[in-house]
Amino acid sequence: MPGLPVKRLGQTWELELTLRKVFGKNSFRPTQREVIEAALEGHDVFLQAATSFGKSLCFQLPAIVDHGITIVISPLLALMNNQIASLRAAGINVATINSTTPFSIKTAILDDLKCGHPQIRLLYVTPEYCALDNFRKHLRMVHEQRELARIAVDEAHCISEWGHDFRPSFKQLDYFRKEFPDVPIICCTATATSRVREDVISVLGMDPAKIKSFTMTTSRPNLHFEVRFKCDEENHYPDFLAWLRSTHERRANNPVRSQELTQRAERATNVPGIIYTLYRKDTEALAARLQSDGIGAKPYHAGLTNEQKDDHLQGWVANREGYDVIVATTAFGMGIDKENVRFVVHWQIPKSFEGFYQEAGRAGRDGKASICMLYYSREDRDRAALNMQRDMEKEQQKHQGAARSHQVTANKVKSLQALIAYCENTGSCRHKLISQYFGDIAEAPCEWACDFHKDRKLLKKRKDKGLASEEWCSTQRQTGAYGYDEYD
Ligand SMILES: Nc1ncnc2c1ncn2[C@@H]1O[C@H](COP(=O)(O)OP(=O)(O)OP(=O)(O)O)[C@@H](O)[C@H]1O
Repeated sequence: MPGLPVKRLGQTWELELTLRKVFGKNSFRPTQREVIEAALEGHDVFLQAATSFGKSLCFQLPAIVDHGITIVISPLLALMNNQIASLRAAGINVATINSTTPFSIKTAILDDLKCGHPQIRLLYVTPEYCALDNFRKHLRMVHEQRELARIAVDEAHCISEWGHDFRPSFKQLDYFRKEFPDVPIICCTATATSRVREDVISVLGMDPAKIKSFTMTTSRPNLHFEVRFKCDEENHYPDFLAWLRSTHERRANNPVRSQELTQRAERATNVPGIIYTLYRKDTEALAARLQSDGIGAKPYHAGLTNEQKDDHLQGWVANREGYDVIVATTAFGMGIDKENVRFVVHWQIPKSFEGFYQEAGRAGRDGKASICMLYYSREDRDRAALNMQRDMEKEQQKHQGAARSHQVTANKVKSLQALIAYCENTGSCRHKLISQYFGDIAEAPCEWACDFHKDRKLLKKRKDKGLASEEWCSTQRQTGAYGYDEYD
């Protein structure tokens, strides 16, 4: 019952009070309280909910009100750092051990664990760190004192996506259930098909019959989804620039909006957005081109120095002039929680449906209308297929044809094929196609929030006009026109 404290074995948790006092939020979003209660009652929990739903709160709040320490397994450093910064700002004793943690801090954290009664409420670690004997030894000490409260796995779909190939430590996360069978596990994800869900549950060694599963819609009704068609013959840069400039002009020329912006000391040109490209070199070139056209744009990729990455990210988060648009590889994605991102553009077709939807999910986290555009060409489609084929050949050589490797390959192919079908489709609502892919039960709402619903005839016309013909693409393929280009 909302408002009433939750009780278990003589314990009482003041959930609403903690929500207000520690997290500064007025009320729970629908279902958050139920998930938190299930976690506190000691169940294994599988939470699947849309990007920006507020999944982190579902393991952070129990960690604060409950006894003991919560180990949070998170795939990316940037993701951990974001969450840690906001928890620290709320005065919570939180820590992380990763490849960049200084030795003295690492020792202090391990000492805290060694005493068996840690003061740290949440400890963020990578799957790789969980595989280390020394860390496991410390966890056993905590567990012996009955202080290991729960294991939280954030972005749990990565277990399935990455665990079977380039980050095998994800697969070793079954250690927790084997070693600490009485410690509950909560896993969270925004993007998991039913196959990925089953895989995650099986890898973590959870009993599907006993899990409390919360599978909410993946739908984000405030996002406007649109596919823009292009071909190699015609550069799509002018199309994007014209769109962005028209957005700036609309803000500047609308007297009410313009007055609002002046009052809040905001710029008409501050329309924060992210452009995703597949290659590092493109991020630099595109950001430079936008800058030369007067758009505040900065690149972001794994090859930049930490100082550059921090500067670009911080400037963008703070809405600083010159930092309005981030042109990034997928190194910039999960965990980015800037509320006023008004657009996410995919400069080419991404590698997977899941990646596409995760990245698009950075837009509109304040609930306001925002646009997600994907520039699709059949030439890029063929390049993506070729790259995937080459990557898979390499993988299979590495694993010498193991059955698991074949399965992983098949899943990747299916995901890319589904994304291609999404792009080629001019006869269905985009929201519907997305929710079908993720197996949502409920119909995804769409109020003119996609190119199909906005103008289906125009959509078809744009596709016919914008794409290269299949005959042309087939000739290109046969003549070997597309080279292999390693993804960044
Ligand atoms: N009950 C609430 N009331 C208001 N804001 C909330 C509430 N719960 C969470 N939020 C805010 O919603 C935002 C998104 O939360 P969070 O980063 O946990 O999303 P997420 O579900 O993990 O999304 P993603 O999968 O995209 O990372 C955060 O800024 C968080 O502070």
